[in-house]
Parts: sequence; structure tokens; C-alpha cells
Amino acid sequence: MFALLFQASKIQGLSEEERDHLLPLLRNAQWVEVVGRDAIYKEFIFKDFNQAFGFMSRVALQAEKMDHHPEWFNVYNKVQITLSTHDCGGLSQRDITLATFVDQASVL
Ligand SMILES: C[C@H](O)[C@H](O)[C@H]1CNC2=NC(N)=NC(=O)C2=N1
Repeated sequence: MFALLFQASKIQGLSEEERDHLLPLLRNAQWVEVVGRDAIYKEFIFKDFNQAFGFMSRVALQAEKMDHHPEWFNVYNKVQITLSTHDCGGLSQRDITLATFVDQASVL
């Protein structure tokens, strides 16, 4: 029973076909692939801390909704974000969805 529930909730990593399609789109949007790890990374620079933290607040609310959380680092106006899915040990569709949201939230 528990094994069944676990199986059902397991997140699938991206297939080769999905990667071939999605990674070029992400690169165009200035996301880079992390070396030595199946993850994507992007740095955002804002006018000041207030703008950076507003952005982080929007992302945080979305992350909670999605139950999918960024790894991030902030100093003043800079926010560095790494996305990966711990539950599958690499990139999944959730990272793509969150990356798209993050890009939109960064230009509000
Ligand atoms: C228990 C909880 O639902 C999981 O640990 C969620 C939470 N947020 C997560 N965030 C990310 N980035 N990857 C995950 O696999 C993940 N799993």
C-alpha cells in the first residue's frame, strides 16, 4: 500500500526528447546548466533590495503552491537561483514551470 502510494507520487525526470526541446529555450532565456549536476541556474539583478525581495516574495508564494522550492542566494539587489527536483535527482517539468514563472515574476 505504502509502496503503491510512493510510486504514484514519484516525479519523473525530463526525457531526452523533452531536454532537446526545452534546454535551448531555457538557454535563450539566460538559464545555464549547472556543471556536474542536473540543474539550471540564473542570476537576477534588481534596482535595490526592495525590488529583489518583492520578486522573491512572488516566487516564494508560487513555490509553496507548487510544492516546489528554489535553491537561492540573495545579497542586496542580487538573487541567484538554482532549480532542480530533489525527488528525482535532476530536472523535471516542475523546474521548467517554475523557471517560466520566475522569469515572469522578475519583470513585474
Ligand atoms: C515533501 C515535499 O513535498 C517535497 O520534499 C518537495 C518539496 N519541494 C521540493 N522542491 C524541489 N526543488 N524539489 C523537490 O523534489 C521538492 N520536493
